[in-house]
Amino acid sequence: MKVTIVGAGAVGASCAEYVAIKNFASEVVLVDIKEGYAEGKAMDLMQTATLNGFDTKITGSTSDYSKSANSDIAVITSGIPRKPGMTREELIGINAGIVKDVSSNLIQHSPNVTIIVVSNPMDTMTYLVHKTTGLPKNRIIGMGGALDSARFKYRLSEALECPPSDVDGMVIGGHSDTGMVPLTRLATRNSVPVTAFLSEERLEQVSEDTKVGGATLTKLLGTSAWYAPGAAVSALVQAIACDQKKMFPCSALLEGEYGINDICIGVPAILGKNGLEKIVEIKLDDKEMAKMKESAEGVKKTNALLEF
Ligand SMILES: NC(=O)c1ccc[n+]([C@@H]2O[C@H](COP(=O)([O-])OP(=O)(O)OC[C@H]3O[C@@H](n4cnc5c(N)ncnc54)[C@H](O)[C@@H]3O)[C@@H](O)[C@H]2O)c1
Ligand SMILES: O=C(O)C[C@H](O)C(=O)O
Repeated sequence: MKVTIVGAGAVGASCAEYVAIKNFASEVVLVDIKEGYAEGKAMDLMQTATLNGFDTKITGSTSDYSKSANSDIAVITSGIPRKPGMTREELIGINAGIVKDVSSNLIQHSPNVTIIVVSNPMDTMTYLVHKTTGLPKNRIIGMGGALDSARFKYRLSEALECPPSDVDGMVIGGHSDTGMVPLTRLATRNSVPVTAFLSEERLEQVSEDTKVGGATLTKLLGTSAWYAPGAAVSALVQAIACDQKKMFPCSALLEGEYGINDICIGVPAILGKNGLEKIVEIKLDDKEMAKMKESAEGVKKTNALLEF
């Protein structure tokens, strides 16, 4: 199993580290445009192999995509992160060109690859990869909902004063400060709805904290987060590489599901060896559906800024 990660920055390197530590991939190739940077990150990570007990071979390359040839999975984390006060959507001007270029290079050398898109604004960048590569829709997956759901569970565990492992929950919709739809109605603590423990006001606070999860960290760190994003991407990579058939909210190209057409947005999906194997249509109540539709309108507006 060969995994290429384009963008050896904060998220790319974190993802490479988690993939290696989980020890399911034979090879991870890091690619970056900055001279020597991917090679340096790869060497540094390889020097943790005997300490962390993994056999994954990590190599780096400066813009030489022949090193990525015949990758099974590729992750796109190349592009600029936001600074405090910015929205993800403001990154489109620079990141669209980068993502277009990178996805074309990737498929030239790995025509059968499954691509996981991370660069922001992620839902729009995922749509752009569809338009650029023409790959089948099961082989292009946007990562946002897995991270947003992890943050939702963190906030729920904080409110419930319980360990995060007690909590289950999911965030669908667009990966943006206003577009996320945390499904509080369906969230549980060991099968008991969280609504049994928390007031409507407290749950509203959990939702709002979840939606601005990325912005909160960006303000604290001066740039956007990387540990949880890297872990979330590695979980998707593992689900595909190990044919786990696990369900994650992922940004998928919708063709009528949830009454939405021709955009990529976060919906529950089953991931396995064929990439995004199935979109799961859960029954949303009227309020949730209205939020999903509003979120889709936001993604559409950002997509309209793309030039093909
Ligand atoms: N979808 C999500 O949930 C999520 C989570 C975190 C970050 N992000 C996004 O991921 C992206 C990367 O974030 P980061 O913190 O790792 O940034 P970073 O600046 O640390 O790393 C980005 C890397 O991309 C490289 N790069 C730029 N142009 C390139 C090109 N044409 N080819 C190859 N490499 C190129 C840069 O040299 C840099 O090393 C940002 O757009 C950020 O907003 C998304
Ligand atoms: O917040 C960001 O800009 C990065 C990423 O999308 C995140 O949610 O951490």
